[in-house]
Parts: sequence; structure tokens; C-alpha cells
Amino acid sequence: MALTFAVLGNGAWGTAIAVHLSQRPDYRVKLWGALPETVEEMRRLRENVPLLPGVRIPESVVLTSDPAEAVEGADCWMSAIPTAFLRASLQRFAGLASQVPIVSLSKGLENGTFYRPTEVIREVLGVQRLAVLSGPSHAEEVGRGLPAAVVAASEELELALWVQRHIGTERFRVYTNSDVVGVELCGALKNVMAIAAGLCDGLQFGDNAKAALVTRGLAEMTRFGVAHGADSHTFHGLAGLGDLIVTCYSEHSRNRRVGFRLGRGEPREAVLAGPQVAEGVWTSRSVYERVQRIGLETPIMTGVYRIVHEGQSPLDAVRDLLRRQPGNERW
Ligand SMILES: NC(=O)C1=CN([C@@H]2O[C@H](COP(=O)(O)OP(=O)(O)OC[C@H]3O[C@@H](n4cnc5c(N)ncnc54)[C@H](O)[C@@H]3O)[C@@H](O)[C@H]2O)C=CC1
Ligand SMILES: O=C(CO)COP(=O)(O)O
Repeated sequence: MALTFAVLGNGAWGTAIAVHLSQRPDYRVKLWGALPETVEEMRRLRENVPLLPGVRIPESVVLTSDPAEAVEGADCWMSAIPTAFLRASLQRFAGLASQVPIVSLSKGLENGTFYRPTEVIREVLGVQRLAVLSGPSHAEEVGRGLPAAVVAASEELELALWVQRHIGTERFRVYTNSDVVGVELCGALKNVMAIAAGLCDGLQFGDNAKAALVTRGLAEMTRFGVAHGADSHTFHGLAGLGDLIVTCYSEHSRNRRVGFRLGRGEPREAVLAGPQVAEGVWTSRSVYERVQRIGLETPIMTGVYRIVHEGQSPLDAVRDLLRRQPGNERW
């Protein structure tokens, strides 16, 4: 079936998804980036050198920084824009959104509003047909066609099945789920946990400590998610446990790298300077502000917030965690 996809966001993930979709000869793929100079460089080199080196972008992928050209004739939009830039970027598409489905690929929570990416999309574009695609899927591996499994979540079962059928392949396996809140919260919160896991590695605390952190991290994510209406089972699936494992252990994870460098004692300003996006940095702020209001216990994510945003020393934050009275294991 011939389909046209508009991928919004030419970072590592948008690039990898565009390359993945372009493997289907009957698909037309357009990749949009906010910054014309990066789009121009990608068009010239057929590669995203700074963010996804070594992955060739086929000639068939149309690269553009013009919103109207990107979405013209598209059957589906795929939004891979970092959460912090999502609202401002989508405002450039206002008036262009028809009733085509939009699949959100972002993993974060907007600062200030605490909105999930699909909530931002709905508010800015007024679109109703929304799905989320999330799970363990580093761009570096998907871009090279290595096997992965992810989950498509939508309140509309038909749309989740559509995504499964048209975006999934043998090597990019797409499961379905109806818990949009849970899948989006999993994707956002695991990034904060990955910063904590990187801290643990940078401080050379060892494998036992990291296993404890990841396990208690999952309990904390689940507690937070259930308090916001998510289904606890989602946290044990691909979007939760699956993505938590890969992000906490993979050499590719930008969030883990932020934690690792802070744990090794590098200055905060240098670590947070970019250019790659580590969503957990922003999400830790959204979560912190939220738990201050609703009074939930999130000791690991609060520790990450204090290190990243308040400059607490990693060792002091860990000491605070270790001094906590261990309670019942249940989340
Ligand atoms: N990299 C990965 O393996 C995966 C990333 N994701 C999620 O996808 C989303 C995008 O992440 P990546 O592609 O990895 O980001 P990235 O770090 O590779 O790229 C950053 C992107 O932000 C854009 N940007 C920079 N300044 C901007 C501005 N002022 N306005 C608008 N755009 C601006 C850049 O052009 C670039 O497209 C994030 O929410 C991330 O959590 C999800 C799954 C996998
Ligand atoms: O979400 C991801 C893999 O599933 C990417 O994680 P990082 O943003 O930490 O690289």
C-alpha cells in the first residue's frame, strides 16, 4: 500500500525512523528539521553526521525545513521533536494539520505545564487521531536495521493496529497497547532513571548497586504512573521495563551519559551543554515540580533533580538515598 509519511524532527530518532520507513519501496518519506542549516547539510551529505553518524539517508528521503512541503500529501505525521521544542515547532504547522493521524515519538514531559507530548500536540494542532510509539529503540541500532520491539499505544485500537501494520516490520516489531498515559510516562520517566544509572556507573558503585537502583527505579516509575492514571502492567512491558533496561545499560544512551559524566565529577555546565538532547534533564524538573504539589515519594528522581538543577554533589545525593529507611518492597 503506497503511503506518504512526514517525519517531523531531524535529530537522531527522526532520522532513524525516516531511514526505517524508506526501506519500503512503496512509501514516500519526508523528513523535516527546524534548523535550515542542518537540513541542508544532511541533504548534501545524505547523513546526519553530528547526531547519527554512519547511517546513510537514501536519496528517496525528501529533506526539508519548510513545514508545508513536509506535510503536503502525508497520510501520517510522525513527531520526533524533543519535548522542550515541541510546542514552538508545532506552532509552525498550525493550520496544516488535517485529520491525518499523528504518531508521537517524543519521550518527555513539558516543563511548566506537565503535559505529555500527545497533550501538547492536541493542544497546538487540535488533532484527535493520536498514537504513541515507544520502547527500547536506540536510533543508532534502528538506523542500522538491527532488530527491535516497540509498542504503539492509542485510545483508538484501530489506529494502534494501523501503526503496527504499516510501521512494523520483521525487524521492527510493533506491539499494541491502549494505555497512552502509561506508555508516555514510561518513556519520560525512564530517562530520569537512566541519568541515575549513569551516576551510579560514574561513581563506580558496582553491579549490585545498579541492579538495586534500576529495580527500585521501576517501582518509583510505577508508583508515579499509577498516581496519574496509568496501568501498572504497562510499566512491566516494552515501554517500561524494556526501555528502562536499554537506557540504563546502553552505551548509546545520552541520558545515561549525562549521569556518568556528572558521577565522574565533570562540571555541570559542560555536561549539560549539548548538542544532543537528554530529555531526562528537563523531565526531572517537571516531575519534581509535580511531586511538590501532590506529595508523592520519588526519592531517586528527586535526587537526580537536585544534582542536575540545584548542583547538589552526586555523593551527597546518594548519601541521602542510602540513609532512607528501607520499607516494604511493593511499589
Ligand atoms: N535518540 C534515540 O535513540 C531516541 C530518541 N527518542 C526521543 O525522540 C525525541 C528526539 O530525540 P533525538 O532525535 O534523539 O534528538 P537529538 O539530540 O538527536 O537532536 C536534537 C534535535 O533538536 C533539534 N533542535 C535543536 N534546537 C532546536 C530548536 N531551538 N527548535 C527546534 N528544534 C531544535 C535539532 O535540530 C535536532 O533535530 C526525544 O524526545 C527523545 O527522547 C525516542 C526514541 C529513541
Ligand atoms: O529512548 C531511547 C532508547 O529507547 C534513547 O535514550 P537516550 O535519549 O538516553 O539516548
